[in-house]
Amino acid sequence: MRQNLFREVTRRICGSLNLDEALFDVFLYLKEELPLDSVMLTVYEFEQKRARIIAVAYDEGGLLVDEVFPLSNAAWASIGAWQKESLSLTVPWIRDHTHPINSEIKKVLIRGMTAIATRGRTFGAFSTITCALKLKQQIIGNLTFVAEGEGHYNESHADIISEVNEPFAIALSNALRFMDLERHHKALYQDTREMRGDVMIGADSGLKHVRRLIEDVAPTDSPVLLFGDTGTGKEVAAGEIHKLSLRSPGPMVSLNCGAIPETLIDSALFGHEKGAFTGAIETKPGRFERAHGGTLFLDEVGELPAAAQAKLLRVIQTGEFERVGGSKTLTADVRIIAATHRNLADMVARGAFRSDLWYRLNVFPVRIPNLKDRKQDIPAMVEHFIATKCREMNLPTRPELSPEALSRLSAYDWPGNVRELQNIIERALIISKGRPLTFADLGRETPESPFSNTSPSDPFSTLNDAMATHIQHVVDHTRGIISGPKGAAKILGIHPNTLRSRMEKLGIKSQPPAGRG
Ligand SMILES: Nc1ncnc2c1ncn2[C@@H]1O[C@H](COP(=O)(O)OP(=O)(O)OP(=O)(O)O)[C@@H](O)[C@H]1O
Repeated sequence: MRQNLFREVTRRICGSLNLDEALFDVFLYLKEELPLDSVMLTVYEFEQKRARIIAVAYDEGGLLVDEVFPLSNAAWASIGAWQKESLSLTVPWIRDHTHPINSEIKKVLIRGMTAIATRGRTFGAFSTITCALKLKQQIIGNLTFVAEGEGHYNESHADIISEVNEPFAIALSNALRFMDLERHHKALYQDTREMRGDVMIGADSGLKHVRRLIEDVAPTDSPVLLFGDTGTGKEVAAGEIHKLSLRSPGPMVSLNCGAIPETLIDSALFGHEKGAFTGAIETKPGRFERAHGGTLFLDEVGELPAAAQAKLLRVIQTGEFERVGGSKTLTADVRIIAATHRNLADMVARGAFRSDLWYRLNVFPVRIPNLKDRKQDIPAMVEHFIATKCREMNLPTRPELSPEALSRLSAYDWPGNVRELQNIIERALIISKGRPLTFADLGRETPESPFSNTSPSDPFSTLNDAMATHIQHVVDHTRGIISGPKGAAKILGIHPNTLRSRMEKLGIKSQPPAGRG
């Protein structure tokens, strides 16, 4: 009988990484063995004199709480003494509701119940029994059983709680590590986003209308269809929707439907079983499985072949799918954001895209305007891309913009939209070598001669650009020396002061000369 208790508790509490589910499962079982209205896992944080409630289960279900609450001095005094004692000896602690620690526990129980229970329930008098959970002589946390009414627990219940100590300790230790990892992962993800400069520039100006639509739709679970030409920022907009949604703690997974060979689309979306096809050396989850609890961004959805369109429609309708080569039906809770630069309505009219899928995806359409129609965003974008690219490229200094740079960038039509702007800036940074960015050849650059600011003989440079480039060459040649017989002014045939003021006007910085000069 007791053997069975240990086995059953181990199976249930270690059966799922979701501690709330596992705790509820074990609660239902233990309820048959002893008086039980709630079970609770806590950790006492000694330095801060507070308790961290990890999870609670009641008749209504399990709840992952992970919240700390300070303990009164009276409660802390008895906890401290008991925990010290528990280090050497496992002594389950039987208390009634009048004990100082239990008045704190009661608050947590009621808060938890309000969060989870549909029917209003209050705890009047209650009894508790608590056991320190130990692994390798270390206290991992505490397990508390709670029963409504006074004097429910006795020595026989102390035996039960001691017996199930180990499986609970293992489960709690795993859950704590898992929670730490999750926290670490989230912080890392946030840092990476910030490092990559993953933000939507223009949300307060050229993309104000888009931003408003995003804010409206983000908290709902509705599918969103993003339209816009290539490089306008559809994926950035999808990221914003995910960030502002209730799914933001979950993953955001992307698939560019146009970049995957037709034969691999099913596997990319739904995953495959080991051996399903040549090259399937191991079972691999697809994007739907990976996006469970989060958002799936389907870029270039108009490129999906007809068979994949039918399968996608089925998942959207039923939430069910099978891996390639698998027979088990899987489910995923996923919000879909799709994007296209094509005219999908036209494709539907021509029969190139399923109308039923189109209606499912086109619940909330958002159009991202071309960059040429929101040129007011260009200065902020230029600032942003220079900063992020300098960081990515590990450039020691951040070059200035030449006086004409912004007007040139604003006069251009940007057929490749924001992506083109980003690329132009990256290329300018590579060839500028710290000199001001002029963008003199914008729209005319070829792979052989990308920008004019390196070529003094470029026939299309303005006089100022040609002068800036030439002065820079000479100043580089003299290693920053301006005056004197070996100075740049002498070579250029002008007075050093004239050269200095011209350099200032053209935004040319000279490196400090090596040694004296
Ligand atoms: N508003 C914006 N703020 C900051 N960066 C942006 C913005 N819009 C686009 N970008 C950047 O421009 C590049 C292209 O954006 P994105 O991939 O979102 O465009 P897209 O419309 O999805 O392109 P495609 O249709 O070719 O897939 C990305 O590197 C993105 O970070």
